[in-house]
Amino acid sequence: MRVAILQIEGTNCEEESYTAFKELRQEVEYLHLNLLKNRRKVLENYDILFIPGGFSAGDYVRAGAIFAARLKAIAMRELKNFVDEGKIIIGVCNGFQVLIELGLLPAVDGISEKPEAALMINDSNKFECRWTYLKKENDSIFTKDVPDIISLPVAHAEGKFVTDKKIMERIIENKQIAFKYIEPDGSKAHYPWNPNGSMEDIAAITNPQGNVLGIMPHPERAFFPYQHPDWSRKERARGDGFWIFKSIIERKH
Ligand SMILES: NC(=O)CC[C@H](N)C(=O)O
Repeated sequence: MRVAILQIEGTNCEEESYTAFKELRQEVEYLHLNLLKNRRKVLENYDILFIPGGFSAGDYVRAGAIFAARLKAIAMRELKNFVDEGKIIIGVCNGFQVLIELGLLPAVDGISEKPEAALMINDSNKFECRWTYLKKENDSIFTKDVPDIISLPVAHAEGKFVTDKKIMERIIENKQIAFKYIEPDGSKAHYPWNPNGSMEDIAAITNPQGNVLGIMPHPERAFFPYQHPDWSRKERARGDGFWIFKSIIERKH
């Protein structure tokens, strides 16, 4: 599949994301937003759009707000077509914040003009950076091959998923929750295992159609076994994040 890793000033982990798709033998390239702006590249030439993490535009206003506003002005119609055609969009961390700002998530009744949720400042009021445990909550093209419990790292200041009661009911009803934070023993997460205070301990959601994923933890930072801190003690064939990439790639085979 043809994968685009979207970049603007301040995005990060593009290289880890690129490497992950390359390892899975996909046609992957970096795509700077300005190339879409001047029409040197077009979204319809790709099958997967990957919006990486980072501190796009310095996290000014709100994390992801400026990136989303610029993307919306340049390519909103193309983004809608991309989603309607069943192509895949993944937003990791800052990328998740962008997808919420764009109304591509949670999109309980389809793409929304205004954001239906927010990724607010963490309850701790500080940047939280640690390995978390996640429980798989739905079956989608992003989670198909993923074990029930995985461990991925978070690194964010604005990761608290909040929405109103009605939207949350729809998210649950539509089975849009992809991963929840849990404690290491598998029980309901409390701080620090829920690092931000997210409602329902939400770490990742999909749209109702299941072709757009927003995830706060970073699967690309856990693609290889040696990226895990316990790698020399615990034998792993793959990093836990590998399974998310594999699920996406194998979907069309
Ligand atoms: N790792 C990230 O993408 C961080 C996202 C954003 N800069 C935040 O701190 O919330």
